[in-house]
Amino acid sequence: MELHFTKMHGLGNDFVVIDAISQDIDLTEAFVQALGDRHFGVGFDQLLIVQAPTQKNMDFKYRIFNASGEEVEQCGNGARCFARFVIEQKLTNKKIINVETCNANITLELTQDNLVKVDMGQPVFEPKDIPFLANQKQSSYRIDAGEFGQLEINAISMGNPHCVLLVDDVQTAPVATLGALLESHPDFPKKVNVGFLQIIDSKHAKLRVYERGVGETQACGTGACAAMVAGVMRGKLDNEATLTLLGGDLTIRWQAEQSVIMIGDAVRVFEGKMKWPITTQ
Ligand SMILES: N[C@@H](CCC[C@H](N)C(=O)O)C(=O)O
Repeated sequence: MELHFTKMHGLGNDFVVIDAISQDIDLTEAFVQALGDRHFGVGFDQLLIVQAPTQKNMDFKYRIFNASGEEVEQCGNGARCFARFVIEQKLTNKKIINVETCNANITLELTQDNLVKVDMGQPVFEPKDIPFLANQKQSSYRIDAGEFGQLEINAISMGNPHCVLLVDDVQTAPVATLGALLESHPDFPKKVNVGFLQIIDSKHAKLRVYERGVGETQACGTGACAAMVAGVMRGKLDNEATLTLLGGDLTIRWQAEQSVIMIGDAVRVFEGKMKWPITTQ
């Protein structure tokens, strides 16, 4: 079988995008892991699957898989690439594209300066819906991080779970070690994405993210949305701010009781086709 795919990235968070409306694929964990292998496959942080919608008034269904193979609920950088993909492949001629994910609906739109604007929906704070183990909802929590001591964190869902902590300097933050420890912290039963947020001023912050199921990536869109929400809730960020990630900048807007709006770039790198299953001969 020949598999057609597109390699894309949003600020260096990289994706393989597959049109599964015109191609039949068997989305097993083994398939995702083999395609995601950077040495023996194509390689990506996430695999994005374009499907026909299942709900009325929706234009597409969008499925997301981490490189580790498991399906996840949301991906912000992926959402922008999804918009660029369906427009450039002429799968739609709509200006505003409504997309269903496994647990939410999001709206995508090209801006006049050729960036992509995404309405990511409202952040979720209810512990059981994140999921996060806590007796009651609080604006921030203290958790035990072993050798790193007690840490103050924000626990937020943007459809997928995020833990955000403030650091003095992202460059020296222990992203690999503390990120891995918190990713599998028992208080986050479905694991968690971990954001290290450094406030520069009320309109600008730096962020590094250790992603669940991947490790540190160049950027994480939902991580930037969750960090923005945490920064506003802690009184450190205005309602619009620039978040600088390793791979570039995102503009994020949020105020209480409202959707999070994210604006940033989405880039097609190349088109490819490969024989499937992968053989070594
Ligand atoms: N890179 C993403 C998030 C992808 C999913 C995440 N690793 C998870 O497991 O929830 C983004 O841009 O939001």
